[in-house]
Amino acid sequence: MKVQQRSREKILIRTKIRVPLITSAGREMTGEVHTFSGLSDGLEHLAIGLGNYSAATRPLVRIHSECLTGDVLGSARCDCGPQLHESLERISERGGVLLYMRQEGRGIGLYNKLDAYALQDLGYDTFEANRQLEFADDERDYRPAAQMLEALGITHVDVLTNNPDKVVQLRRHGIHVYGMERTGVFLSAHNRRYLEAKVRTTRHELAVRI
Ligand SMILES: Nc1nc2c(ncn2[C@@H]2O[C@H](COP(=O)(O)OP(=O)(O)OP(=O)(O)O)[C@@H](O)[C@H]2O)c(=O)[nH]1
Ligand SMILES: [Zn+2]
Repeated sequence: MKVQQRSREKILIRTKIRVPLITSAGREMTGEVHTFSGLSDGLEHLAIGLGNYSAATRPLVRIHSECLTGDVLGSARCDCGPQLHESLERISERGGVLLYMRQEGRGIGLYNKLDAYALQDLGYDTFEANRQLEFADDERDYRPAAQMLEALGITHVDVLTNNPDKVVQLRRHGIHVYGMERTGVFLSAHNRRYLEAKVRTTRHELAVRI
């Protein structure tokens, strides 16, 4: 596999602040929230260090793509909200980093995602809807995720995901990924078609059959 040329520009940690967090299950923890300068796409991504993340031998890392409807409003059309809270808990136990990526709608933005939802209500699946709007199935580039990890001095990780593309891209950008740990499967009547489409089209690997 080709490892891409490292960028010459230096990624710097701009600010680090401690934030008390409480998950939906009531677990309390402290997150060290980092901001950066110099990230390749210029977006305001965050790295949230949890547990003993800087000393962990195999830090657990999740790349979590922003989902306002799921993360903030609790929408059940997707599984993002429960995945976010599960990730905070699992990462804080082991020590690791949650990378909160400003890649709403798999990178197409919030309004376009809501247009895609409207198309899904007409019968298209999540990927067909993207194509109807002339976007790729998935527009996300995880180079800034690798850049944030490097800036934190974290280069060897386990990745918490069901999405093999996250592992492929992190490796391409110079991060050593020991392995992939599956997230829970948060299936409901509302998100079944969405999860089935991900398994069918982008080879998401769920821990249970759906
Ligand atoms: N374009 C589009 N984006 C969606 C849709 N549903 C959720 N998303 C976005 O998809 C992103 C979350 O990605 P997921 O596919 O759930 O997860 P993943 O990152 O691919 O894989 P995991 O690590 O296994 O969770 C968020 O940015 C959501 O806003 C949809 O129907 N259309
Ligand atoms: Zn979501």
